[in-house]
Amino acid sequence: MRVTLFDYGAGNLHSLAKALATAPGVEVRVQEDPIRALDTDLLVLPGVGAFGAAAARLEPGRDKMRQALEDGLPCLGICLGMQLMFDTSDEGGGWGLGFFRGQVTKLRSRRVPHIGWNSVEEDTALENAKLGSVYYAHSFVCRAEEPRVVVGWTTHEEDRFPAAVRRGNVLGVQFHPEKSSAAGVRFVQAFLEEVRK
Ligand SMILES: NC(=O)CC[C@H](N)C(=O)O
Repeated sequence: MRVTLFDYGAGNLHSLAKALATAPGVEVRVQEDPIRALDTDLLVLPGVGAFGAAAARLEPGRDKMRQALEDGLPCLGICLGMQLMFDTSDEGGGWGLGFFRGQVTKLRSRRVPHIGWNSVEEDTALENAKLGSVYYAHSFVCRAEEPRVVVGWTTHEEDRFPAAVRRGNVLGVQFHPEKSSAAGVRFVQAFLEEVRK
């Protein structure tokens, strides 16, 4: 199974590649070209970085990538990668894929960024596994316009936001599986099994 990390100059690709490679039969590649990154069995949009800069790197292939997801290409978006699946962000402007309708806005809490372990409520992200406690490191959150795409919620102080969104085989998560120890490895392996051809 070919798994391609779209490298938009952000992201801790090494630890994410390691987590993905824990699944059997997975070949992990890194690709800076957003169109060439689509020649894969699973596209991964990694986390860590600012929306505006990442959106600029996405721009040349944004429409083709959005269409590929609409056509069924499995895709996992992590933190910033999840945010790029939405329309726009207050963090630096630019346009995301618009695969999920909604805006990315700043956390409404005293302590920002939200850093550390937290639980996921109403967790239906995966078919046969639960997320449990996972690791977060972010200041912005996705305000999904369509509640039915939200497959998990997390609360930080008074702000309750989507921990995960899903439509078909496109899954975005606000947490970092690659920083979530055994829970993260379990999540990655379970999702790969769901989308494996
Ligand atoms: N870790 C990340 O990917 C952070 C994404 C984004 N810059 C935020 O603060 O929410």
